[in-house]
Amino acid sequence: MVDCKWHEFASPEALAENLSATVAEKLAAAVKERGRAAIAVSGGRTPALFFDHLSRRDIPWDKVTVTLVDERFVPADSPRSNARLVAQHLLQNKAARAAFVGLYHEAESIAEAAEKAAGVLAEIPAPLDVVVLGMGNDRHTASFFPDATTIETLLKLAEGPDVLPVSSESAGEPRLTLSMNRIAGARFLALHIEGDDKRKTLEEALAMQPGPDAPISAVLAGAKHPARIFWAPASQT
Ligand SMILES: O=C1O[C@H](COP(=O)(O)O)[C@@H](O)[C@H](O)[C@H]1O
Repeated sequence: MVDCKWHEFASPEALAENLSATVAEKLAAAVKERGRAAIAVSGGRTPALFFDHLSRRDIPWDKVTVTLVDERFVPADSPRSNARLVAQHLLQNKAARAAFVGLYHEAESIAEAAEKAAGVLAEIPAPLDVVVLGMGNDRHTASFFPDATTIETLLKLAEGPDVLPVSSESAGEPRLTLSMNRIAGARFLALHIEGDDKRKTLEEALAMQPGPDAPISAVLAGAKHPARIFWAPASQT
């Protein structure tokens, strides 16, 4: 049985308000205790409103590093770039003072890009203070896709590089993902999902054996501190 706590909200707006307050509090506490804070966030469509809210929170952003849970192997000006989403919605307002460390690097191959990203990520102290995950309806989280050629390895909690290359037919393009170790080791791990379809997907995944067919369950089961799930119905607009 995976140990996690559900937080349900009446709307995406109410969820964004609460999740941004919770995350801001964790980041501010980390700065107070250790002088710096680091957060890894997800891409896709879901987090934009949460990012807008978080960007307006009054915390010492100049002491915060923002990075990504995963990235598509596309440059930052691509509409598919998770870094672009973060630049447009999170690194704005008060959060414009935060440092950003992306995962995409120009390289001949995805393996070389991952190696470059891992070198930069290694400079962010472990554990990360906050990780906010998303999830797809195929039960992937970060870029741990069930059909990734290396999914068994990706889901291992073993020591290794902080960023790994991912090849998955369903993913659309090659990917870069933070390691299981970095994600599951976070001091505060949240999963942000919206809509009845994602809720059903998650409930089904949690009833499955954590592993390649249900990467989200594997991550939640491996979490050092029980993950918190933030859910709201899908937006009406
Ligand atoms: O491909 C990705 O998808 C998931 C879920 O995205 P959403 O659009 O359904 O919210 C996301 O968590 C991940 O970071 C992203 O790269």
